[in-house]
Amino acid sequence: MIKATNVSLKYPDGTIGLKDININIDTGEVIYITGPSGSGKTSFLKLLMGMEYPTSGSLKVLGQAISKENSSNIRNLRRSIGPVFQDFKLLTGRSVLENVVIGMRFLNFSNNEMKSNAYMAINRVGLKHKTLSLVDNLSFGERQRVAIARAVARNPKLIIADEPTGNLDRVNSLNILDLLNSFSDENTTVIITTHATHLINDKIDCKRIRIKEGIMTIEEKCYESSI
Ligand SMILES: Nc1ncnc2c1ncn2[C@@H]1O[C@H](COP(=O)(O)OP(=O)(O)OP(=O)(O)O)[C@@H](O)[C@H]1O
Repeated sequence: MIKATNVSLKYPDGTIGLKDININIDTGEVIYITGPSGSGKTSFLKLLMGMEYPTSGSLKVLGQAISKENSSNIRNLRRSIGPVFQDFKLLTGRSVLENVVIGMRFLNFSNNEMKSNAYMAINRVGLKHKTLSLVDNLSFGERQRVAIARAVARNPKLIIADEPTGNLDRVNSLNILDLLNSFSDENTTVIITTHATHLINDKIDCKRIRIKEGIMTIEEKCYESSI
């Protein structure tokens, strides 16, 4: 589903975002990416979404090459991705339902499908009782859940969450990670960046990746707990 071969990213001002990345990610995997601030985590996610192109090497996501020449197909690729952004990107003055439905615009869903997908996703993230509430009145953690519902209602093949635990306390952070994890299945891959290494130490069935100064290391395959 994702194959990076010797991928580097250099920004126009000369800053090195990523250096010589090599990784294969299979469908259905859960990937945690950790690393210090400024190490290249978001840069990697931007490449996966085709928001940046590798300056060298080759990157394929869901069979599509991430390159300038392939930009028209990358627009289609984005339809298969459910992004959860650091700043949520929710529309204020709109309800939870409206925000989730907005995430499905331009995908080939009928109005009925949009509504039923939205209700299902809102239910799944535990916000059924807030369906018609304005997002403005929600807590930080609830907004994070709306952002996740909006991403998953699209039925994406790839869910990408950038620092979803950012400003949450430990319990809420663990809940959000478990929630995101629960969307991985034989068709859906989940990739999460986090500063909070201590929250993912006991995670099972996942792959942990560390990025430092643009260099990626696959730390270890998370393994089944023997308990
Ligand atoms: N558009 C850009 N132009 C120039 N440099 C950039 C650009 N975007 C990111 N960078 C630089 O690339 C490096 C990696 O940034 P990136 O946002 O990927 O880090 P990060 O690991 O996601 O950090 P954080 O955890 O703070 O979000 C940093 O030095 C950053 O300043």
